[in-house]
Amino acid sequence: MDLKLQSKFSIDSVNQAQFIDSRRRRYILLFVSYITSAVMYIYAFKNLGAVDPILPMVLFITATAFLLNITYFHYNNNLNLACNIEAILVAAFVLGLVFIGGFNNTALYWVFPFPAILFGLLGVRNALISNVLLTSALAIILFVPDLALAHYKNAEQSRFITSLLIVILACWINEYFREQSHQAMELLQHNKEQQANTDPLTGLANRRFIDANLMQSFNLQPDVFFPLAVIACDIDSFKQLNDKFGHQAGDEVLKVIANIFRAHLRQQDIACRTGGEEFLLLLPKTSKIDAFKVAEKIRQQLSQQKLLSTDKAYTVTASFGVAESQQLAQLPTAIKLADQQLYQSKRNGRNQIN
Ligand SMILES: Nc1nc2c(ncn2[C@@H]2O[C@H](COP(=O)(O)OP(=O)(O)OP(=O)(O)O)[C@@H](O)[C@H]2O)c(=O)[nH]1
Repeated sequence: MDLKLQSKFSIDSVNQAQFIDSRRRRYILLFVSYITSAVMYIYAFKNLGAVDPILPMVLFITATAFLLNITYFHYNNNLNLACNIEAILVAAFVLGLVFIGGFNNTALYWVFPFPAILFGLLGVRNALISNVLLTSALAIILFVPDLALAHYKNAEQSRFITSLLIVILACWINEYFREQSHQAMELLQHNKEQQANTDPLTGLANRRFIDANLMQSFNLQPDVFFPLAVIACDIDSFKQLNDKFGHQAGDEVLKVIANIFRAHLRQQDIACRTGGEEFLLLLPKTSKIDAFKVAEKIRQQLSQQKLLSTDKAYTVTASFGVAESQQLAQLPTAIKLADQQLYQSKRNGRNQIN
């Protein structure tokens, strides 16, 4: 089983890191939807009787749109969609507010929280693009004469854009390095997990992988795996081989048999080195009869393979035991049975399957 495939079965720390990151976005979404809309409703109701009804209306419509978006999110659970809609609403609100000027022309003060919110909702790249577009649109509203309803002082306009760009830059630097460190930690954790689950000599999965990861997958998705065939395999007279040709030659044989497994197993099959010269093959959705055929192919291929040690050619054989498990509860018994069958093959003279 190669590393890529191994990670497919792992409910590992990478999933956990992604889960934590999506919780971060979820909380920002909830914060913007509930807290910001509450503030907007308060200001909208406070100014219901104002001479100009546009601002209370904008606040009321935006707050309601935030709440509708979060309600839809609770219904369909699509975080990306909800964050994208929220970001569009945020941008539209900021543009609208600056356009009309807000209460006593205070709109510009309210713009500053939103670059950080966009970074939280959209991730570094998309947030940077959105912030640049938003700032450009704000600059057009501010600097094109008589375009906006509101009138801002000249000095105020340029200082606002400058300080907004500083805020965006600071948010971008912060988010960029936060994302980088998050990715580096994720990768490190993933590599450590793979190392812990992999036999370094053959690159096959190890016993820990079966106990820590595979059992969890079997438990979560039994229909994907069962009935599961189990093949126990043990290289014959490996001690003699080590004694005769040296430990290094023995290591080469272990690598050769690992490659034979890779060549004859399907992508969904799992080959595991459980001990020195012992292996366990787990074949999802496979009957005992088919597992016998697979074991026979591996047995033949190994026994026919010519190996070389300091100019001396030799061959190696292995013995096999096969069993089948209909469900997870039967798996320990099936593994024990495959082991017993393997030792029957050894007793019967080795290089065979039982
Ligand atoms: N080269 C090498 N040898 C190993 C490794 N791990 C275990 N061994 C050797 O494998 C041998 C296993 O020997 P035994 O358990 O007696 O089995 P066997 O000689 O294969 O005999 P049968 O199983 O009865 O056919 C021991 O000599 C171990 O030292 C390894 O990683 N590399």
